[in-house]
Amino acid sequence: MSTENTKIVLGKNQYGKAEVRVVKITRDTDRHEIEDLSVTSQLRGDFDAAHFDGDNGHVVPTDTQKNTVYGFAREGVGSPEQFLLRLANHFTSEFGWVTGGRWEAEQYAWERISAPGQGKAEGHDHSFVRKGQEVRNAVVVKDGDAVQVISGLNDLTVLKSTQSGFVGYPKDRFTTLAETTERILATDVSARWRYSPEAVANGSVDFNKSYDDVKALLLEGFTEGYSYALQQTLFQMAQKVLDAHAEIEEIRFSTPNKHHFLVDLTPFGLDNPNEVFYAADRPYGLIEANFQRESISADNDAWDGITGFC
Ligand SMILES: O=c1[nH]c(=O)c2[nH]c(=O)[nH]c2[nH]1
Repeated sequence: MSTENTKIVLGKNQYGKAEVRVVKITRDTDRHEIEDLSVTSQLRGDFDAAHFDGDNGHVVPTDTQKNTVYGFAREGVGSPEQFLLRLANHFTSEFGWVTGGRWEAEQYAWERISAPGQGKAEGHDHSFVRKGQEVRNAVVVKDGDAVQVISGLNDLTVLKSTQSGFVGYPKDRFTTLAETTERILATDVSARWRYSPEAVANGSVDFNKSYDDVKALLLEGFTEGYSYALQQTLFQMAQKVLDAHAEIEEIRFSTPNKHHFLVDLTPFGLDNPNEVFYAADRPYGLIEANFQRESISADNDAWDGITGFC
């Protein structure tokens, strides 16, 4: 039996940080701009020593690659193509043994929430909705003559880039969260609303029109005013819907609080006046609340079988 190790050469290899979620808010004026990307950076070059000898002298840490993404975002993204070209040029010029690499980005499109009620027909200054996201749903439950209709939507992704804070909560020895009066508030709204059986029975509900209107009111409720907590914003959204739609008896929400953490750019000699954020995907806050007219009972069994709400 031979004691010689089999001779192995290193084939193709590359390494880096995948799916760096970066949100850049440009806030030079009151009319904010948002750029939202997931960036992957991978370097190619001479990394033989890292694999064969455990010598990391050439290994630009994946953590540094991530930080570079955040640092570069401070200057703005422009187009994803331009942003990736900047990264490619940077790594290959900064580190002689990095001969190339692969950089990839996904960009998520947002549009301004139209807010005609606030005199902003051209769209809100700092409230956005992710394009083409939500899925509409409906449930009908018939029991003898009684017919119930519950309509809803999932994944209506919205974001306020200012006018949100979270203060005044109890503190104990496990509390590390700093109070803030300026944060990003973002969520994927899941909502379901139940129509009054009478309105359903007399045929007075135009479900398409009602859906469009409820969605618009949810968005309007989200944009309006200052948010003290997602809980309070949900109440505001419910109030709008129940004020405007007598045919709706109750509405339920399940909403992740999608945390956006300000990236500390000071180690790179950069300031960060609330512009560059790390969009964490988990864990997330999960805020759920049901609102109903005072006059109706809270447990209608039309909800049986609808999961994902409390
Ligand atoms: O809007 C919020 N509601 C909370 O209940 C909560 N908890 C937390 O840590 N951050 C937030 N934000």
